[in-house]
Amino acid sequence: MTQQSLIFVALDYADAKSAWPLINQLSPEQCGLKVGKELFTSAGPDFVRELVKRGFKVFLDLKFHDIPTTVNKAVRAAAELGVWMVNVHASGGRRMLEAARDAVANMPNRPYVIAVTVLTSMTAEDLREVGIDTSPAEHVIKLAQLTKSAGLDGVVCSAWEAEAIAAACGKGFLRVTPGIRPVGAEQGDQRRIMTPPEAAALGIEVLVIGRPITQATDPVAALKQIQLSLTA
Ligand SMILES: O=c1ccn([C@@H]2O[C@H](COP(=O)(O)O)[C@@H](O)[C@H]2O)c(=O)[nH]1
Repeated sequence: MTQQSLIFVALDYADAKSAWPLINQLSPEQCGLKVGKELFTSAGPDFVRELVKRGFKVFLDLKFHDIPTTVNKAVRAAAELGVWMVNVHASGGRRMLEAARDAVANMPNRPYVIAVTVLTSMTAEDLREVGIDTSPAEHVIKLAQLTKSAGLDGVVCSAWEAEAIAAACGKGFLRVTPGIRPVGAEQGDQRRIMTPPEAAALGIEVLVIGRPITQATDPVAALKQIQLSLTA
């Protein structure tokens, strides 16, 4: 893992046909690609294999959350696609997290396995409604520590919690942060957001950016602008 933040473009498109025009203008040196539930459901595993074949680091963001055996098999199936990173929900609990870890333990070139803490779209009020009375920050740290102790490689969190996670879980524990918004970009459904330069200044390993790039008039120019802002 380099010191500089890696950018993963969230390919939140309806289907492969809509995603290819952007992918065809990108190179594996420039960014990684995140494939989420919408695109995976419509484009399937062959699409992911093709991205891997083209040399892209692929983050398969399917956020598995199920009983341990099911998650173990799903993580293994994802890993066999050759992806760089796969994820589960930390709130599935220790045995589920360990099952995810064990799924790839003996694989050569295994993917990183990370866990979602508190979705970046959620506020303290959202948490209260699902029975969690602590702040997002406190709950994120609790889930990050659980994830670390279960032997996973890192977490999905918001950039707001990144420093506290480094303090609680140590260096080398990956922080993957969606909810990244350049100044002036629409917030949309995200709630715990930060600008790319602010997030990069915190040393966050992976910045996930979707709509500010994919919905720009010129997505490649938008990506380049963001990359430039990290070095300015
Ligand atoms: O807590 C989370 C976990 C995952 N995501 C995913 O990241 C991207 C963000 O896209 P934007 O368009 O930049 O908001 C999207 O695919 C989410 O499913 C997240 O946002 N928050």
